[in-house]
Amino acid sequence: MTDAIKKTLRDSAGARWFVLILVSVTMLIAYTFMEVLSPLQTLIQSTYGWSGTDWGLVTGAQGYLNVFAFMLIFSGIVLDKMGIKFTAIGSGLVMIFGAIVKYYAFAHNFEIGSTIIGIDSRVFVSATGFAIFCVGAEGAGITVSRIIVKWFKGREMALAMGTEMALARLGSFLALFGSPRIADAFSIPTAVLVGTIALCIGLILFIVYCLMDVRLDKQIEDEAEEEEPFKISDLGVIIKSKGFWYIAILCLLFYSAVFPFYKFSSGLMVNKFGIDPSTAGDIPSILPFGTILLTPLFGFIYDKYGKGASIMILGAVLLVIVHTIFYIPALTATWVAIFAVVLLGIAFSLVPSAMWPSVPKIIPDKQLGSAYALIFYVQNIGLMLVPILLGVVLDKTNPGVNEKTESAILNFRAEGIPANEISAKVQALREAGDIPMFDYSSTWLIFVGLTILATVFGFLLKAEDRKKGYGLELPNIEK
Ligand SMILES: N[C@@H](Cc1c[nH]cn1)C(=O)NCC(=O)O
Repeated sequence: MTDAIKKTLRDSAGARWFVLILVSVTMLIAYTFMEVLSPLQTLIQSTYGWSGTDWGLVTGAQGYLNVFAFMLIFSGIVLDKMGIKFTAIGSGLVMIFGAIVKYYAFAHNFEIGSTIIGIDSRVFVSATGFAIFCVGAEGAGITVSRIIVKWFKGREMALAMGTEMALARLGSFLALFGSPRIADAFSIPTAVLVGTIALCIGLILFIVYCLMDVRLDKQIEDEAEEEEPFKISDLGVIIKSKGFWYIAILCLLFYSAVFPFYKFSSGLMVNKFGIDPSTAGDIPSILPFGTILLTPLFGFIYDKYGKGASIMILGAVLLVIVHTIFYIPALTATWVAIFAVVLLGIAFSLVPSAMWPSVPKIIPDKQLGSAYALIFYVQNIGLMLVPILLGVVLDKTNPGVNEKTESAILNFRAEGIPANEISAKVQALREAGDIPMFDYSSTWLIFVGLTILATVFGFLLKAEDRKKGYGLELPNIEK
């Protein structure tokens, strides 16, 4: 061993944090695109005549390929077999391809009434684009976690992960706040196009990262391989752990009550709280914004004082309160909506800040990569099914509303009203009471049920922790 310890690129704090910013900004852009349509629910329904079921089919598309085609598991295998550079650029390209398909869905003039396998053509193409995009987005997410481990292991890893998550949340905020404004000033396809162009910038950032990765790889050529490759046999070890299932199901239930909230909240704001569709994303946008500071703060509290399982239970209980407030039909004041979203922001900071660092306490290091891939897989089942269920229930509990909206749209089209003016005219009919508002109360009971179940699984996890001694209630930083 020579006296001089060989310095590598990742030993430089500047290089490390530069890498983190590169990949985190790409994730910020991916999260922006993930929610680009979310605040446009009412605008899209009154422009294209989509039903709640159509909306659920498109917003739930995130899981079609990831779950049914096992693409999420496949992405994990590709990452291990082909490496970070291949997967980063590959997932960037897949995201852009999916985004282009989604843009085409809104920019193309589909013939009125045209269908593909019985589904409205625009709904079908849009769902296909989103399903493809989400394969890339989840692949990018797994790759970025691996990149952070590669550059930050043994250094400021938790802070780096927290920073990456905070920037991703900023992306959701930008979409919820910015997308309706772009759609209002230009058009719905323009909002999707802006997101697509941003994804191209994200790909360039990934490419710049790869150049840094090449340099680092040359410097650490002779170092032992640190990464744990994904192995199918690992799944056997993981699925035998009760603690794993409790945390995976808690993840499914909790995230199913949050990410689909993004997709259905703008409709709730318009129909229950009387917010204008052009600013329907503003109140929900408080949610990701609040989490930017709170997630690292709660992470710090968990690191120092422990109580991981209790933090998750507290977050789940808060979520029950939030969705019950949204459910109660008599509560329609704007301040109530703001208050509930702020509470939701606190819950959405509590649970992830304790959930993700708890996984390594349940699953041994060797199977950790596979465990995260499997948890995201389980999570995607919920993110796929819940929006579809919400959309179907919304339609079933509001008979006649879609039909009235659709016939008004057809009349306006027949009168030669341009597509970008139809939505405002439909909205005027709704405000005049000629088209009824949607009643979201029964639909919201689904969220209430999910959060009650999440709380139950939080308690089951805590009991299992007591039995098995995972140490979920102990601090992460050893004194
Ligand atoms: N599955 C990932 C990425 C994601 C974001 N929206 C839908 N999927 C995930 O949930 N990451 C953790 C987080 O808290 O964002």
